[in-house]
Amino acid sequence: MFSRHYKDLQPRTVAFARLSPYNGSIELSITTTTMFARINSTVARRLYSSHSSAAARNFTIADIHSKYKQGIPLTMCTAYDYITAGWVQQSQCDMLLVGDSLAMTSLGYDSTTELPFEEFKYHVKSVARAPGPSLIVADMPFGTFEQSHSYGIANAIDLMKLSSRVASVKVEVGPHTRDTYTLEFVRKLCERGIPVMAHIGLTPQRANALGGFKVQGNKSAEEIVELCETAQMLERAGCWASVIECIPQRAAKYITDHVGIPTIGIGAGSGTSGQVLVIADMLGMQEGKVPKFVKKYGDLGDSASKSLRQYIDEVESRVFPRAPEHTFKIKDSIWEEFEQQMKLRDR
Ligand SMILES: Nc1nc(=O)c2c([nH]1)NC[C@@H]1CN(c3ccc(C(=O)N[C@@H](CCC(=O)O)C(=O)O)cc3)CN21
Ligand SMILES: CC(C)C(=O)C(=O)O
Repeated sequence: MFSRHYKDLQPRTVAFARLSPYNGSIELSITTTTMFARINSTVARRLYSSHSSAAARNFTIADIHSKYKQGIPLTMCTAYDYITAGWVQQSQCDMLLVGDSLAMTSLGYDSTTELPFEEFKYHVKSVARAPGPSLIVADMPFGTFEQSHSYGIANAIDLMKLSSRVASVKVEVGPHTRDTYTLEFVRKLCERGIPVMAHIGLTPQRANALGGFKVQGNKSAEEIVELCETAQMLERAGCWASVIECIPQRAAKYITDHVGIPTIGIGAGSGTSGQVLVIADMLGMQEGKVPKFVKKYGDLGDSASKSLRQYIDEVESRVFPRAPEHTFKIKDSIWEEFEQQMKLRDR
């Protein structure tokens, strides 16, 4: 479910559209915000009740393309486990990315390049177990495709086989003048029917080569030409979408206008076909700085710390647990019998 406020409508009126999980059509309607909340929860219940989940179906690449062709912004968010994936799925985000940023946000590694493939796969499986309509995309982590195309193809197949719900892999691709290897790899995956979402611009797996997490495509006209050509070559190679990370807004809009597949921006402004954010950043799950392009929609980390502090205080001051709400009872007659038995034993 996604909603947008329109300035020309009443303040409390919302126009919203959703991809129907039943027939792939776009449902558009106008309602008040209170009604919106009610409909939203009804739809969520219908989709996520464990008894009726068979009725729902997952968004497909065709659904995403149909929304893209209608010019409706696409939404993607990362998730790293069953809990976070459940949140993303319940919000009916179009796409859910199991990104290798998992390494830094959830597993405490200093970079995404350290992440072992086995650890990544374990997380993909837990994400895929969360029910809901969002289309699941799994990253190809560093080291899973660089040594040879055949090794990379085998690993992409491995990812797709983790769950029938993994619908696509994502591959970070360097500028085409220097990275013919990955462009060719992507082509081979597409030829084999493995859907590929490309990722260009700031590609964190190449952060060392790029000199850190730096904006791309802002140094020279040639750099933008190269990014644009790379995006077009990836489309020709068969990619169904491209993530564009950390490039100037004007460059991202230009690329979006000159390719025929959706662009999903992160730090690329509003001219892309859609947006992606890292869930830990946008929900404020962790302390510390977030990248400039992030908008924090929540403060979960803060709220968690406060709750834990209160729990500790209440245990130490014997406020928690309290009878009767947190405790279980036993019949007086059973208890008396127990005490009798113990007395006999003590003799
Ligand atoms: N939590 C998190 N969020 C992310 O978006 C994210 C990760 N982790 N890990 C993998 C990559 C790294 N990303 C990042 C991280 C920081 C900037 C950033 O703030 N860049 C600034 C400062 C660069 C500098 O200090 O020179 C820039 O202006 O480019 C960009 C992308 C995006 N990805
Ligand atoms: C930031 C997104 C696009 C990503 O690649 C990741 O989460 O790994």
